[in-house]
Amino acid sequence: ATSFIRYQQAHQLDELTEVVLRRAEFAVDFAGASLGELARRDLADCGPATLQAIRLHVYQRSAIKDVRLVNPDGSVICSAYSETLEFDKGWIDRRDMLPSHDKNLSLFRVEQFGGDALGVLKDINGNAALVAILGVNASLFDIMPAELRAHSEVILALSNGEKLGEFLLDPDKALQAPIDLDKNSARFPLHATIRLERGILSTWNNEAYWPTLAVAFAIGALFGGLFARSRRMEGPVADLDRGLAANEFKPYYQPIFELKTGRIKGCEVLARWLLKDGSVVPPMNFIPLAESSGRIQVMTWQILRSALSDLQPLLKANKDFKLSLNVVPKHLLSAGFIETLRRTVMAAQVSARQIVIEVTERDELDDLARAAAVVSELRDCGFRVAIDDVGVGHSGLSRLKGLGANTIKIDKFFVDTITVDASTATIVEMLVALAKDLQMTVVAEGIETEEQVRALISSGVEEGQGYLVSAPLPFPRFNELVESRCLAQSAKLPTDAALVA
Ligand SMILES: Nc1nc2c(ncn2[C@@H]2O[C@@H]3COP(=O)(O)O[C@H]4[C@@H](O)[C@H](n5cnc6c(=O)[nH]c(N)nc65)O[C@@H]4COP(=O)(O)O[C@H]3[C@H]2O)c(=O)[nH]1
Repeated sequence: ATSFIRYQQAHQLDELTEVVLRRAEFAVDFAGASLGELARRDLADCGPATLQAIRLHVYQRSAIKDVRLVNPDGSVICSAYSETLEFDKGWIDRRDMLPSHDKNLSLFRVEQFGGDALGVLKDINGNAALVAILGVNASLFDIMPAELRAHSEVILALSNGEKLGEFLLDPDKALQAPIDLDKNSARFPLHATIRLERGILSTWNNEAYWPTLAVAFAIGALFGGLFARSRRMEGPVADLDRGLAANEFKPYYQPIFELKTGRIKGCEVLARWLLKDGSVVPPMNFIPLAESSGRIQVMTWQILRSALSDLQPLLKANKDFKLSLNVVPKHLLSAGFIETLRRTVMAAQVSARQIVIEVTERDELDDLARAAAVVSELRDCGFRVAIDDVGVGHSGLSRLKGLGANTIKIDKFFVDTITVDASTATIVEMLVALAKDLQMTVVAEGIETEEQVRALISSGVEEGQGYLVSAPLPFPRFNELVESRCLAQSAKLPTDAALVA
């Protein structure tokens, strides 16, 4: 704001200096024109009639104080008002007069008692010239605005520095820490100066200070915002956004199989971030950030759409095949979740009964009543709901019961220990009993060995997933796996669970 106001002040002072010059140039033009007119009237001698005519001419033009006829060397022959010659303190030689762009006009200072004047000489013929004597002080007194007048001085001088006139309200009072603004005339050897006390600038024309400060503040805030945004564009969230825009989040598929037969009954969709350099980022490196930055919803819908488009033929051909999708609790409970899910699944022409929404039990489902209502509505629409990572989460068995899901997924932790720890087998049996009681199915996660399969079967678990059959696979490889299993089954080949990846 201060800079802006200083800029405006400098601009105004520059214009005032320009006015000083323009007035002086105008006076010189006027003098030149007047002398030209006298020359045309052949008033170039010192006869009484001529002087009378010139006096009338001068009288009619208040800016001109006197007109004198001079020799080519500049010395005075006569003056319209001869008595004014007594006021002269000096008269310079023609050679010291300053030429101007108009070759016929020369300018010089006329030193007089009571104040200097500007002399304008115009050649009229080879024998004589005319000089108009102009008082310039009268053109300077009203230049400065009233509030600056007591703190400033206006000076008009010749380009050689000789002062022609000045306005200073109180000549006895020196200006405090003055600054000068100078300007030269392009047409005449004239120089204008405005001299001003520096301190007065802090109060002059400051009305715009607060509005300008507000505008400066707003612009600052705008640039601050843009800067912060550009910084955000460089962070990990910006990377997520770029990945989402470039559709880099892809579904991988892990088969869910029947433990006794190895038959693939469905799959879990697991997100992977496929970077341009070919590297694959695992979900734990981006799902938490996607969740905390609010990008998880867009990401989930992007992955579901891709999965539906990949699996649509398989889902249509095999109505028992199920697709399981991970959904974070916050997303599940958000407004419009079920509606968007329905529209997305319908658009893919897939039956809702083939879609399983997996909600992790790791994060507490704070509002159990609301979660149960959403689960119930999902089930009314035909969708199935699974509770993921059961056994390691926050909820007790009573909360599991209250949620009303179709499936519980037993965490890998139990599968890892079921063959080595008898108490694990007991917990798994309890979970299976509870699930049966609630008409829920059970899927065991992270099965890596045949031994684990046998232990799970004897605890009553019917379905599972794990590296024993396959790690999560990109669609083409998953499709190959499913097709090869189907072929094997139709040929009644043994369907031993075999590590695929
Ligand atoms: N060591 C071992 N691991 C096995 C075995 N079988 C399966 N797994 C891994 O266990 C995880 C099972 O998924 P989850 O419990 O839903 O756990 C998932 C899920 O909570 C989350 N996640 C993955 N994709 C998505 C998604 O699209 N949306 C959301 N909200 N979460 C997702 O990230 C978690 C980790 O996913 P992944 O890294 O793919 O890890 C997967 C899978 O690759 C096995 O035999 N051995």
